[in-house]
Amino acid sequence: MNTLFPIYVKLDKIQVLLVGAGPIGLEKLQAILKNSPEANVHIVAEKVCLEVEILVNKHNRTHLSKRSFKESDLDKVDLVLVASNNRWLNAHIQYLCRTKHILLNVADKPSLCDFYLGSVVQKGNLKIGISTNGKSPTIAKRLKEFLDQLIPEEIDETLALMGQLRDSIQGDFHEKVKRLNEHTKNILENQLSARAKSDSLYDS
Ligand SMILES: C[C@@]1(CC(=O)O)c2cc3[nH]c(cc4nc(cc5[nH]c(cc(n2)[C@H]1CCC(=O)O)[C@@](C)(CC(=O)O)[C@@H]5CCC(=O)O)C(CC(=O)O)=C4CCC(=O)O)c(CCC(=O)O)c3CC(=O)O
Ligand SMILES: NC(=O)C1=CN([C@@H]2O[C@H](COP(=O)(O)OP(=O)(O)OC[C@H]3O[C@@H](n4cnc5c(N)ncnc54)[C@H](O)[C@@H]3O)[C@@H](O)[C@H]2O)C=CC1
Repeated sequence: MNTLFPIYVKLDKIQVLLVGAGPIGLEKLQAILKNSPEANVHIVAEKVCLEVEILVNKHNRTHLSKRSFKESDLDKVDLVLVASNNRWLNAHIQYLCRTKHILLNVADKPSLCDFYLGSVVQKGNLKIGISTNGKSPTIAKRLKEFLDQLIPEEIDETLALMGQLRDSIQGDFHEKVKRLNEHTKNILENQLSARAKSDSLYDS
């Protein structure tokens, strides 16, 4: 059983610290900015790869300190990601975060993590996070690719229309829920079968 609790976090409202800016630090920064371009991210690393510098220059709410980590880097920080090659540093940051009640992810070190990153399927406003409970990130990646192909792009239009409908329905809460449920009963089946039809036309 996977007992992890999934949440979707507003990174523009909190402060993130990323320690390490090698290839793995870059992957974490890309994951953050792809989902949340307005994320507040402070990156601390002794050595910084060029791609991280480029990303930092493109996003005005990210900034970089090219130096060693120090304890005060955790001041006013809500969430920490570590992508360092230094076992002592990883353990030290874990100790500090635990003491200060800051949530921590150490790349590829599940035993040090309070939370894991997931694989993410994104279609406009729709976002699906996938976790395999740390058993197989590769399967998470494959499932992401599968769902990305399966779910039609039109789902975003549907979400926009549903948003309008939701705002326009009057009546009490239960009546509203009932109408929204009726309206959406067959919506996915319809979209998927329309997609299957157009795919088979395309194939033949
Ligand atoms: C526990 C977790 C902690 C965390 O890092 O958050 C973790 C741990 C580890 N990953 C390892 C390896 C790989 N990780 C990936 C890919 C991803 N890993 C991600 C998350 C997580 N990885 C968390 C659990 C997520 C879950 O529950 O499913 C994804 C989803 C999100 C992200 O990281 O952005 C991202 C998908 C990107 C996408 O969607 O495209 C690939 C595949 C690839 O890159 O192609 C490989 C190589 C192949 C392999 O090993 O499977 C190793 C061994 C390291 C070693 O051998 O040294 C460990 C350590 C261990 O398991 O002990
Ligand atoms: N590169 C890979 O393919 C994989 C790497 N990993 C693990 O992920 C971690 C990071 O990997 P890479 O990015 O490749 O490593 P890297 O060695 O390229 O980068 C490490 C980063 O941590 C920084 N750092 C180290 N000590 C620091 C300190 N005291 N203060 C501030 N910054 C400090 C370095 O300056 C650098 O920016 C390692 O633990 C590695 O074992 C795991 C799986 C695959």
